[in-house]
Order: sequence, then structure tokens, then C-alpha cells
Amino acid sequence: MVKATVIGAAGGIGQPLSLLLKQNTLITDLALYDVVNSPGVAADISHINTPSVVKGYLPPDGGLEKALTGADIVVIPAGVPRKPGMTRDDLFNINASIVRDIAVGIAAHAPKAFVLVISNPVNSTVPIVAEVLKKKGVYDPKRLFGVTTLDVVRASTFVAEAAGQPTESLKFRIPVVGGHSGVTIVPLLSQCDPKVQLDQATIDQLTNRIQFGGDEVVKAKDGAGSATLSMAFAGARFAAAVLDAASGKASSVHEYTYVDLDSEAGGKDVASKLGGNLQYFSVPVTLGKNGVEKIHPLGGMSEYEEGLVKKAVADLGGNIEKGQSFVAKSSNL
Ligand SMILES: NC(=O)c1ccc[n+]([C@@H]2O[C@H](COP(=O)([O-])OP(=O)(O)OC[C@H]3O[C@@H](n4cnc5c(N)ncnc54)[C@H](O)[C@@H]3O)[C@@H](O)[C@H]2O)c1
Ligand SMILES: O=C(O)C[C@H](O)C(=O)O
Repeated sequence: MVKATVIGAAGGIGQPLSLLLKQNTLITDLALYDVVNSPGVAADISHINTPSVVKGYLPPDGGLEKALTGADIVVIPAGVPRKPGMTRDDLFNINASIVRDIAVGIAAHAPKAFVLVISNPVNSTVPIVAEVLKKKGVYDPKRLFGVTTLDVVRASTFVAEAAGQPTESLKFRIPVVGGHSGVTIVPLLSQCDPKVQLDQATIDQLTNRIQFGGDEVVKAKDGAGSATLSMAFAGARFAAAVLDAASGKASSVHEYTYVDLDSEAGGKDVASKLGGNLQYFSVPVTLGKNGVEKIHPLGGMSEYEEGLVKKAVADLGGNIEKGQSFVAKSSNL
């Protein structure tokens, strides 16, 4: 039995993500929570003849508690998206408290669940969840993930296009490390598998496109939000990876995700190579029964990529601190 809960299930990401999770046959219970419309989304999705039983929950009558109780995995796309001209950090003022309050619910009702944070700014919302879980005495860094899979998905697509093989994007695997906003997103094109020969101008252009791919969608949607469908795909893919590893369905699951480097999974080596005391970074991980089993080194980098990492580290420190001090200043915990 595997219960998956989506918080923010009626939103632009939440609906297609819930649809994709309904197709995951490892999931037996799918709980859809939102502050609006979740019963309708649940009724609709529940007619699909895959194994999971779907229920929708709203805030009255303990909806959050019911949605979370017994959850093995909680995916959080709740909160507001960007409009043109905004940075992800501009969402902090609204989304920080939304994510904090959801984390309080997780601490009380699903303390052992894998928690997958999609809500932006991910660089800060993941530390917010961690600090709440720490305050409540239930924090396990191996079970908390910032979802950065969309950056990895974009990198494959854009590199395949640049290599003149747009229909072969699944074949191109590119590590993307760091955080999830602008220059904190660091594609390691030199490690592309299979190798691609790119001149420096193309590397510059691809790096910029991967770092600012989110802006491309925000601009195209012209005020109607940010990436939802590609994010749902990426979120469902990452959730499936976590569940495949936890259930033993797959023996070696390798992903990139924004995690606490200070876990038993071996992130301290990465942190010390990054210089300073950076606590969170998107890194290559092996997933296992209990979440992050091993954090791997970032691997060989070009001088150009080392420069990108330096810029990412400089920005990330402030983003992380902002999330941590928000929780420290929250008097209602
Ligand atoms: N990590 C990533 O790669 C990535 C990619 C795309 C979008 N995002 C982020 O995901 C978030 C959601 O984006 P969206 O386009 O789905 O937005 P949306 O506005 O379409 O949907 C958000 C949903 O969250 C719900 N919500 C608000 N407060 C809530 C609460 N307290 N509890 C439960 N639900 C609540 C809303 O009712 C809404 O249905 C944004 O912050 C966006 O920036 C992250
Ligand atoms: O760009 C955004 O604000 C949404 C998301 O983080 C993305 O990368 O598409």
C-alpha cells in the first residue's frame, strides 16, 4: 500500500501532476488537497481505471490532516506562480508561509513521508520545510527533496536540439546541479552523456537557456502563470523515481535533487569542495529504500563550469538563510 498526497492539487501543476500520479501503479491511495476545487479534480481523476483510490480534501473538517495521515509521499506544488518581470524570490512573501504551514501539517500527520517540494522559490522553501520539521523533532534530511528535475528535463531537450537531434532528447543525459533559479542552476555540459562537441558560444547559449528556461515559459504565458505541464511531467517522474527506489522496484535509481548536504548520505565532501558552509545544493544522488542513500561528488568540471558553480554558491547562501530565518522568526510554531 502506498499513499501519495498532492498539496495544491487543483492548481496548474497540481491537476496534471495528479493525473500522472494516477497512472503510477505503485500508488494505491491518491489524496488530493487544495484550498479550492480539489473534490472536483478528485471526482474527475477517480474515474480512471488504474489501481489507486482517489479522494479530494478541502481545509474545513480537518482536510489537511485527512489528506496527510498515512501518506508515504507528499508532493507540494501549492502557492503562487510568477508573472513576467518577477523573480522566483519575489514569490517568497506569499509562498513561504504557505509552505511553512503545510510543513507543520506534515510534521504532525505524515512525519515519515518523503516530501517533494515544488513550490518556489525552491532554494528557500526546502530550508523552510527542513527548519519546521527540525523544530517539531521529526526531520530526516534523507526524506526531503527540492524538485529540480525540470532543469534536467530541459537540459536534455535543449542539448538534443543544439546537437541537431531534437527527436533523440531522451538519450542526452546532462547533470544539472546547484539550485533552482537563474544563475544558481548549473548545467554541467562537459559531462553530457553521450558526449557532444559544442563550441564556447553554443555552451554559453545553452547554459543561459537552461538557467532561464522558466522565464521563457513565463514570457510565453504572458501573465497566465509559469510552467505547469512540463513541471507536472518532471514532478511525476521524480516521484516515480523515489517510489521505485523505496519499493525496491528498481535497484539503482540515480537522480538530481536539491537536498541537505549535512545528511548521513555523504554530502559533507560536496559541501567542503564548494567552499564555505553551504547546506543545500542540487546534487547527483542514489535513491534507496529510505530516500537519499548516497550523495555523489559533482564530478570533473571545466573551468567555465567551476565559475558557474562559484556564482551559484554566492547566491544560494542568501536564499537558504532567508528560508531558515523566516522559520526562526515564526512565532506560531
Ligand atoms: N520546482 C519547479 O521546477 C517549479 C516549476 C514550475 C512551477 N513551480 C512553482 O510551483 C508553484 C505552483 O505553481 P502553479 O502554476 O501550479 O500555480 P497555481 O496558482 O496554478 O496553483 C497553485 C495551487 O496551490 C493552491 N494553494 C494555495 N495555497 C494553498 C495552501 N495553503 N494549501 C494548499 N493549496 C494551496 C491554490 O489554490 C492553487 O490551486 C509556484 O510556486 C511555482 O512557482 C516550481
Ligand atoms: O520559472 C518559474 O517561475 C517556474 C519554474 O520554477 C520553472 O523553472 O519553470
